[in-house]
Amino acid sequence: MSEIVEWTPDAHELADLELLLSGAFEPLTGFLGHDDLHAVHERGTLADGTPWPAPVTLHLSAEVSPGDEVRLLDPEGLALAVLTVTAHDADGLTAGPIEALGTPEHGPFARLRRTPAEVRAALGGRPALVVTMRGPLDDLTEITATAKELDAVIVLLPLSYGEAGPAVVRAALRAAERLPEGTLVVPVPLAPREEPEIDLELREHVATAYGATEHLAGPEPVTLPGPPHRRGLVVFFTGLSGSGKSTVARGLRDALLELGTRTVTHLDGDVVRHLLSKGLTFSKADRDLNIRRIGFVAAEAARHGGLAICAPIAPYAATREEVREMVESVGADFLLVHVATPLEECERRDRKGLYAKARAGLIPEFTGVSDPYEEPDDADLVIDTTHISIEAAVSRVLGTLRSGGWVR
Ligand SMILES: Nc1ncnc2c1ncn2[C@@H]1O[C@H](COP(=O)(O)OS(=O)(=O)O)[C@@H](OP(=O)(O)O)[C@H]1O
Ligand SMILES: Nc1ncnc2c1ncn2[C@@H]1O[C@H](COP(=O)(O)OP(=O)(O)O)[C@@H](O)[C@H]1O
Repeated sequence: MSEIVEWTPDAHELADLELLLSGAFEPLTGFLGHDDLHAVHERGTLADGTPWPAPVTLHLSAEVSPGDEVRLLDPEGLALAVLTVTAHDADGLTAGPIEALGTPEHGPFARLRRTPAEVRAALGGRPALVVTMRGPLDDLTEITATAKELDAVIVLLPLSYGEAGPAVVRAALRAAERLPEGTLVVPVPLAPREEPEIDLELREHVATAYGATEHLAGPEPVTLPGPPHRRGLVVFFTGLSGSGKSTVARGLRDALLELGTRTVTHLDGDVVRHLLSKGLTFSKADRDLNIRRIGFVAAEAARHGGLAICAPIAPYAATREEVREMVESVGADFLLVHVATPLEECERRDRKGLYAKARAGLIPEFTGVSDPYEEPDDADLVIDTTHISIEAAVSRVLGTLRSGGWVR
């Protein structure tokens, strides 16, 4: 008997899954494989010639073979669908039809969701003007005039994927108040595609599934990031043990608290290892997990405009990069400070006697001695604390925050 494989797709894949299940991506019935993808790229059709503009794919790193069934879970562990694998490639691309297991109810505004079939039934054969939107509709005259001309019901589809999702749904609800009675608002979690023409074509397909006689694409949102002193910021110190990360991080925290212009979340390395990451070792996998947890909490603080200070060793470049992406994906800024005090100086300080123990072979996998430290090549600030005072080190970081406008 083959065991049941479970897999949690990423946010983009889950959004596509929801549209596959709801019928918004009809005629697609599952995730695409290499042949279909090739045809989509080359000709804008599936391999059998059916018009289809964009890749809808799933990457799965588990070992599966054609015929296997994979239960697809949401991040909370709820099984959403079963995928029957028809192809699985070395790069993880996994194709096959899917079947729903339950109605997905996650995400804000779940009560507003309607499947395309439900919307078409509500239209009852009347013409529909479908408006897909990723930002506010400032001018409703074109929509009102077109709907009148077609004698059509207006259906607003706020494309609710991602950080701006809730705001675009609110914008649609507000616009509906100023549009004729009977205007429908249905959030659709369609993730944007990189190329604007492909994105537009995919929106056309989704609008058609929702019964569009005509489709209007709303204007692209103008995203003006707030001023830096109101944006979230993560100041992330990295460096060897004893390089001065905790000392400078504490000094920065105190200086910011004295100024009092920003809220500060301090994720002290020791506190993290005693609470958030209690029980983790110093293996590569556990260090990575530790850094991801720190990144997750810091990004949550920064999401709401907070300033978070973190000071772990964070020896791996790829994991630091993941944290940068996590933070930037919530609309906050990320500042990497490399405390580049050389190993000899850290070892000379040896405040906790750990280097001596590591040299004696009593601590295996000690960073800089028997475990790697990948020097950053993307640091926003580099500080060697060998010959400078603690105050001078703190002022350099504070100076960077002031000159970047993050602190006033
Ligand atoms: N094997 C090994 N390697 C490195 N460091 C070790 C090790 N074992 C214990 N310690 C102590 O743990 C502190 C580093 O923890 P971090 O959470 O910052 O490390 S990591 O980012 O997860 O790699 C580090 O503290 P700092 O000196 O504040 O950096 C060490 O005191
Ligand atoms: N300019 C400086 N900045 C930071 N620490 C310094 C500096 N000069 C000397 N030190 C000393 O170096 C040690 C750094 O330890 P710590 O801050 O715990 O490092 P880490 O958190 O990187 O392991 C402390 O004893 C600190 O007093």
